[in-house]
Amino acid sequence: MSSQPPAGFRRSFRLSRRDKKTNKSMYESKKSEMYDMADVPTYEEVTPYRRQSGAKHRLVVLVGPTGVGLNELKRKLLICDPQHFSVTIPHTTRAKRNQESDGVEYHFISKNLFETDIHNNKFIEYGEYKGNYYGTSLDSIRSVLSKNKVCLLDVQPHTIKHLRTAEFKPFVVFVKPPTVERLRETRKNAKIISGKDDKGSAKSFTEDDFQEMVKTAQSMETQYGHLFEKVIMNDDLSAAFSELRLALKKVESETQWVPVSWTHS
Ligand SMILES: Nc1ncnc2c1ncn2[C@@H]1O[C@H](COP(=O)(O)OP(=O)(O)OP(=O)(O)O)[C@@H](O)[C@H]1O
Repeated sequence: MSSQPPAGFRRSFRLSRRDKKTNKSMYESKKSEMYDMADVPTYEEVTPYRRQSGAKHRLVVLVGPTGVGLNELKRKLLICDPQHFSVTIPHTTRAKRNQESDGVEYHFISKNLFETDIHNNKFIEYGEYKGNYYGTSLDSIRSVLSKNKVCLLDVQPHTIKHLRTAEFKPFVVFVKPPTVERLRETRKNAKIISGKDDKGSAKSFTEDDFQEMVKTAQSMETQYGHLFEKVIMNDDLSAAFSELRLALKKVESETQWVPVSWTHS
């Protein structure tokens, strides 16, 4: 098994994706040409879909560049309606700390079992940090959905295609940054975490972070824009949050177009 962390290191483990000294992403995705081909938009037959009451919710997938505010938006949704929204519990091979409980902060499993699960494609995204694996399993998504809750998941955009199934019917929201000028104004007091784990240190955004965020957002939109069902600009946080809430309400109550293949199972 390669010691290289995979491309799809889960965003919730975002802290580990930044090098503490350089603040650069440590786990850049390397994509083969074939992989890229799979991201090319192609014709897809769609059909109207409306969730029946009592049916599982569509999976809500949030994507956006590092630091754009995905966690903040998720946190606000969880706070405003904890009975309705939930997030997945990740797996890890790191040792459990005293105050932690298995199945609460993480599912703590052995390295052997984790590697078996990787082999059996149980993870939608996983990665390695300081010798420990961290990952998000498909079953952890299923577990949230089976409680009839809306599952909020943030992933790397190249993971979206693996989630586009009849089972998950993902509603993909792209959160994009405003201009660099507006980032400077709105993120004056904001902090980004630069280090994995609970000891990760928070630091202010730099000019480079803002430039990088805008640049990454542009390339994400170019490459994966056809997979985004909703684009929200996170300029003013409360406005972005309201827009997201409204979009999610509509997903639950109104008819949307989905690929025909999602309704044939
Ligand atoms: N619209 C906003 N205005 C001001 N500050 C914001 C806004 N949105 C997010 N922030 C702040 O920016 C910081 C980074 O946000 P957050 O941690 O949610 O980003 P993220 O997208 O989850 O980043 P990462 O990819 O690194 O996990 C936090 O301090 C957050 O409170």
